Amino acid sequence: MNVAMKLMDDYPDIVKFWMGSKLLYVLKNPKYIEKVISHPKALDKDFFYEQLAQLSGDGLATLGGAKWRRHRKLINSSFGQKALHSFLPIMAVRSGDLVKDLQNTVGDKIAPLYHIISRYTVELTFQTAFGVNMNLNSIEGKLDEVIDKMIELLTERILKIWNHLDIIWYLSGKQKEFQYYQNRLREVVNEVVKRKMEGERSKDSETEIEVANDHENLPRSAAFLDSLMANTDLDESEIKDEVNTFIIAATDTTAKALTSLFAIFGIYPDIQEKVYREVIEKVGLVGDPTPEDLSQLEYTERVIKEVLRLFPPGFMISRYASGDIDIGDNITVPEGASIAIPILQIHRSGEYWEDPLKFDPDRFLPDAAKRHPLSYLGFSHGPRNCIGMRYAMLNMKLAIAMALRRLRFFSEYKSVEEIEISLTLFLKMRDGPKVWIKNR
Ligand code: HEM
Repeated sequence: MNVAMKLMDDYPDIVKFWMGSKLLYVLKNPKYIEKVISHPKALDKDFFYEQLAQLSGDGLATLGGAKWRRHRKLINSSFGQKALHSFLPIMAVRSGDLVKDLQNTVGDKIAPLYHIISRYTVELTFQTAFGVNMNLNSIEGKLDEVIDKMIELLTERILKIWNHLDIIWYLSGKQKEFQYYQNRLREVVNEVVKRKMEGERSKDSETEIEVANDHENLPRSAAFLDSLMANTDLDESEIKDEVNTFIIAATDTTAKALTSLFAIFGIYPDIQEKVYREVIEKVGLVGDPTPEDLSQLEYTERVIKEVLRLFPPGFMISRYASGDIDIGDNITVPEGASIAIPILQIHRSGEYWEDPLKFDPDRFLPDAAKRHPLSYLGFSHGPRNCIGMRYAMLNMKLAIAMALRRLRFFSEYKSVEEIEISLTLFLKMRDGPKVWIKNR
């Protein structure tokens, strides 16, 4: 494991330190996190998110105060059950394509799993959340690479303290490089919003983005972008920032989670077989899974949760205290301080999880040993939890069901302990998932 993580493992429940002029509290104990996570004075994001906004735009994930509340209320309705189920036919077609792409790599060699999956999540997000198609051979089709590069550069800026000085960052040429990728991402965002505003097909367009659903014989889905645009409260730049935010929040997180899932299947063939058997029993060998089928995949859901416990893509979150916050035990986090919640540390802590590195999906059985509800934060918790949680779960269950019906996954890793992780903006496996694939 990464050295910084090892050090943090030995941290007590609360660590308080100054980072330059900023006071930071790191809270590890769920009883303190419970006091903070839904507190009205801890709903704003702190200075780390100012950096993140360079990547994601000023959207839901980085906004604070009244603006965040307004956007969250508006967007919430687009992620209700009805809207999600309307995405399912598109998800089924695209996950079928994902399986074909995976089948093309079948053999004894390590498959480029993350690359294939991240293209899938980018394409799916465009089709479902935005209601537009994108051509995977166009520049925009390489969006996964653009995002990857931006995350890498941003992590370098945040984690290496000397890069906080603008002069060093600019002189190193990294800002220029970051701006190049930022412009490419903005071009895509602008084009998506333009096409939606025109509401027309654009088969000949240079950027090869077209309004979806006209193009394919799929039922109309309630794209979240449609509801944003129907709302006259939001101006064009706010809409663009939300599109940018959803590209970042929806694609790489899910791609990293699915990649970890398939690696875990490779390590634990018995768990893979148990999921396969559940899929065959509840979904069947052919045909598109229905929402009801997917809701019956209970063991699969526990496996996903256990993967997100050990490999949470969002491994750390933080908040800004906009007033004094009493967290119990006579401790007050003062106004102006930042509060960091090290999700990975909590998920892998022996204080809150028995035998924490053991992969055991049954920890999530309803009658499993009692644990603090905030010892699991895969999608965070409270009013600022992940708005895409149900979308992500639906998508992951579907992708797993479609893939396991045809394929078997194998991994060079033998245990969770063996997997080195790397903490950029999102958690990933340092040397890749080391997975190869065979037909069933
Ligand atoms: C496995 C996949 C995913 C994981 C593990 C994940 C995890 C998280 C976590 C931990 C947060 C809290 C971040 C923070 O407080 O800083 C979050 C927030 C968020 N997520 Fe996700 N996410 C996933 C997929 C998605 C998807 C598919 C979408 C959109 C369709 C999405 C949209 C968002 C947004 C917009 C926020 C900010 C919410 C707010 O601050 O009000 N996420 N996610």
